[in-house]
Amino acid sequence: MGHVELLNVSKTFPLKVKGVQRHARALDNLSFSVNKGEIVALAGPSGCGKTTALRIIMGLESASSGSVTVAGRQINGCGFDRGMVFQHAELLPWRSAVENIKFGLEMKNLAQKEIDERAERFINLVGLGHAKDHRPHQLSGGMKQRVGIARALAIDPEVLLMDEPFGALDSQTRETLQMELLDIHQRTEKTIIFVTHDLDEAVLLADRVVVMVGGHLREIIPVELERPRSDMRRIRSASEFTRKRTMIWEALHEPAKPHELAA
Ligand SMILES: Nc1ncnc2c1ncn2[C@@H]1O[C@H](COP(=O)(O)OP(=O)(O)OP(=O)(O)O)[C@@H](O)[C@H]1O
Repeated sequence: MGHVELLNVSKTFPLKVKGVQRHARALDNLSFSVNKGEIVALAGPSGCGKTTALRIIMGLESASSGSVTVAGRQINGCGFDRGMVFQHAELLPWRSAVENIKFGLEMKNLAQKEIDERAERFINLVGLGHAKDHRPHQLSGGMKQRVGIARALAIDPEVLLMDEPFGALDSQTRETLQMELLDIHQRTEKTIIFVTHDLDEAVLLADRVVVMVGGHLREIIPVELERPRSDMRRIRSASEFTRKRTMIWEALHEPAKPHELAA
C-alpha cells in the first residue's frame, strides 16, 4: 500500500447555470498511490482537476465518492500529517516571516520554547534567517514562497502538498527554489505531491508524473533520473530528461479515450 492512496476518487461540484442547478465533474474515478519519500507531480491542462485532487488529499474538500488514505488512515478533514504550500503564500500581513512560521506551530499547541526553536530552524532551512523579522510586504515573491514552504515543513508533516508553488515566480527564482526543494527533500525525505503546468519542472523534480486529462488519470510516467539532481545543466541535457518530457507531452496531446469521453 502506498503512503498516499487515492482509490476511485470522484468529485462533483454543484453549479448553478442561469438559475438551473447542475453539477460540474472535476474528478472521475481517479486512482493513484504515492510511496513514502517519493516526489510525484500532477500535470495536465487547466481544469483537469489537479488542484481538486490536491485539496481532497489535504482535506480541504471531501471526495463525492472513493477513498483517500495517508499512511493507511482514511482522510477526514485537515490534519498535521499533511502540509500545504499554495501558489501565493498567503502570509498573515501583520506577522513577520518567522511569526508566520510560528502560526502553524501555535495551532499545534506546542510549548513556546519548541515553537521558537522550530521556527528558527525552518526559517534558516529556507535561507531566510537574515529576513526573519521582515513583514510580508517587505519580502519578494520568492521569499514569500520560501516562508510558505518553511511554514508547511515546520509542522513536520508526513506529506507535503504543493499547488503550483513556483508558478508565479520569475524563471531564475523558480530555478533557485526548485533546487532548494530538491535539497530539502534530500535532507527530510518527505513525501511530496505537487501540481505543475511546467513539464520541465515535472521531470526535473518528480520520481513519477501523474498525467491527468478531464478529471481522469491518463498515464503515470516514471522518471528514472538519478538523485541528487542538483546539477541542473547535466540533468536537463540527459537523454532521459528529453525522453520523459516528450512522453508527458504526448500523453497530454493524445486524443481522448472512450472512457474519458463518457464523463
Ligand atoms: N468550488 C468549485 N465549484 C464549482 N466548480 C469547481 C470548483 N472548484 C473546481 N471546480 C471545477 O472543477 C474542475 C477542476 O478544477 P481544478 O481547479 O481542480 O483544475 P486544475 O487542473 O487545478 O486547473 P488549473 O490548472 O487551471 O489550476 C474545473 O472545471 C473547475 O471549474
